[in-house]
Amino acid sequence: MKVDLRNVNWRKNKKTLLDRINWQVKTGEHWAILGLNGSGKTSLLKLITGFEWATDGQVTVLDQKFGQTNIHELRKRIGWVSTALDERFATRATDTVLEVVLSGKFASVGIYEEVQESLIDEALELLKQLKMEHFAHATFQHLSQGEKRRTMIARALIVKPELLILDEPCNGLDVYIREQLLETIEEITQLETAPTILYVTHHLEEIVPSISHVLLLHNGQIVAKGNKGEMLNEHNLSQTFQLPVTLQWNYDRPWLQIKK
Ligand SMILES: Nc1ncnc2c1ncn2[C@@H]1O[C@H](COP(=O)(O)OP(=O)(O)OP(=O)(O)O)[C@@H](O)[C@H]1O
Repeated sequence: MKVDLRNVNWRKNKKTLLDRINWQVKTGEHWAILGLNGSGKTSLLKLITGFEWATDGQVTVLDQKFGQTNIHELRKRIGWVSTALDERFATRATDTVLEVVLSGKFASVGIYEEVQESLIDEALELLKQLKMEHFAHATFQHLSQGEKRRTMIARALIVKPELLILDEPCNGLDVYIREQLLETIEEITQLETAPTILYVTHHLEEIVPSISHVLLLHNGQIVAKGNKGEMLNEHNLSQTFQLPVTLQWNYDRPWLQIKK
């Protein structure tokens, strides 16, 4: 089991941010997490990565029971790519793409340590997989948003994480670059060392075919969870987004329309 949340509540300042969450993610599954602004998506990710602590209930991630495990060690097995993190990600003005990718291994930006040749080869191979090999020696800060996003995914993958959290990875990308990134995410799921993906989004159509399951949240509660084919229906989505919606499947991807 990759993620196992049992009766998890998280209250803060007298507010219930997550309410009776029961959620299991098994090996081989990839999940999308959907919900309106403030529905609890980021809160859930913070609990899973141990940056916040559940008020009650049991959190188990990668078979490590929280309260009985070293969270710092566990975090090395989890990759987290977030747009918010992207913006706060302070590189030295001169850091190259390759250096940023390698820094994933050292949990800090800037390579001050001697890096093994084999690790550089691994980083270059990852950049190739992400179609970024031509940028390896380019300055990270000069990249476009889409290129930065790819670099950050390569940075997360360098530790061969077992769990990869992609928090709104397509935010701010134009439709062409977005589709390229989605294709890359599909490719990542095919890798021999593919991590389990938790994909947070506001946009239903980003649920690519290899994402098998969905978790729908509203007001800190689960509206629906499970196989996407069963759970993505107009009833559940209208409840999640608080609007009457219609759903269409095109090319194996779900598309949402607002009912007028
Ligand atoms: N540390 C905190 N203390 C108090 N309230 C918090 C805290 N963190 C989050 N919240 C509140 O909890 C609710 C859920 O927030 P969360 O960030 O999990 O939502 P989200 O689904 O990720 O939203 P978005 O799509 O806007 O990123 C919000 O109302 C938010 O204001």
